[in-house]
Amino acid sequence: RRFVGPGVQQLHGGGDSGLMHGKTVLITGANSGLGRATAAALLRLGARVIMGCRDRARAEEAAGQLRRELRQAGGREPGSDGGAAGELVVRELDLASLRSVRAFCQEVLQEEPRLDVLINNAGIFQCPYMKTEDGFEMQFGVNHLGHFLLTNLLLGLLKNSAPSRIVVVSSKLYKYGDINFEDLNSEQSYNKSFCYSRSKLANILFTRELARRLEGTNVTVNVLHPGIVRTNLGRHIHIPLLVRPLFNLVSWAFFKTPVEGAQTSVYLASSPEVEGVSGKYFGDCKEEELLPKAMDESVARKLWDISEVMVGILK
Ligand SMILES: NC(=O)C1=CN([C@@H]2O[C@H](COP(=O)(O)OP(=O)(O)OC[C@H]3O[C@@H](n4cnc5c(N)ncnc54)[C@H](OP(=O)(O)O)[C@@H]3O)[C@@H](O)[C@H]2O)C=CC1
Ligand SMILES: CC1=C(/C=C/C(C)=C/C=C/C(C)=C/C=O)C(C)(C)CCC1
Repeated sequence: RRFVGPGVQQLHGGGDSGLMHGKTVLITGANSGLGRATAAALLRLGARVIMGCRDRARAEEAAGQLRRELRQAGGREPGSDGGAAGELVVRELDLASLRSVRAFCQEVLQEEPRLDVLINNAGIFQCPYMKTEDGFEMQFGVNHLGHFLLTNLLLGLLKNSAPSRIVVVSSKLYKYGDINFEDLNSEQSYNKSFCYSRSKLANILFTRELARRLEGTNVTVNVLHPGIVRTNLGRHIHIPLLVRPLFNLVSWAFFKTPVEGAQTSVYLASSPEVEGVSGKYFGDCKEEELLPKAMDESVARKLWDISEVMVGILK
């Protein structure tokens, strides 16, 4: 793959440097991996990027690097045009805490006059059994519920900024998940692979139900899988020290780089080609088919209703 794949210069985010000028983009988990690469590409396209990150120090370090890279690439100095082009802002957001999500949204709603794109990118993969601050199974809590509350609290601002877009990062591994409503917190049994897949299936069902609710608002929402990408996502996977070099070599040869993996996120966030497109699933910047379980409208509605109760936004 490494030797026959497309060159980075052909990929999205390397083209029209003014495409996102005047637009504000919020990316969760923007300090690492795909989120960081997405932030870099959208910055180069002229966007003002808000990095929603749980660890301020890690986020400031990534922001510093991104600013240096932007200057080296000959991009605008942050804010040098007197406006917001190419500007990077760090804000604290821990998706494993509903209190943090609420505080983050309050800050955004107070300080940001507009929000053109929300990218629900942050994620946690196959961690040991853990619960969020509010008692949710960690992968379901962060990957689905935290983003569910975040999106709902920011919907008004997105609607006021329309045409606007929501981009959700899921995974092909959704195929191995199911929404087992009787044990959403995995208190009866915990299987870390199943729970990751369940959370990624929830991302897709959420996208489709939200697209239905947003019809006629000029706010679109689409979901994607990035492929297999060499990032920090595998931090909870224990690979014995002896085989680590082999795994590193294999991942270097066959996994996508974060820049390559971020292309579909950048495409859905910025391309005129997908203007008005909503409720669709993408891979490699192309629409893909979903399994029937990801298109089940009654499961999507039930998941929405239960998620509202779980995060406490039931009106
Ligand atoms: N890499 C891959 O092959 C694939 C990735 N994906 C998806 O891509 C997305 C990005 O992952 P990727 O870049 O690979 O992985 P990384 O681990 O590199 O990045 C994940 C980001 O999510 C953040 N995050 C984790 N937990 C929280 C939390 N509680 N609150 C706020 N932020 C949090 C991390 O913050 P911190 O750095 O502080 O831990 C980090 O910034 C995920 O949704 C993942 O499921 C899907 C398919 C394949
Ligand atoms: C384990 C591991 C790695 C990465 C693993 C990754 C990136 C896993 C991807 C998971 C997927 C495909 C999730 C799908 O949703 C590294 C960092 C290469 C180095 C060595 C150990």
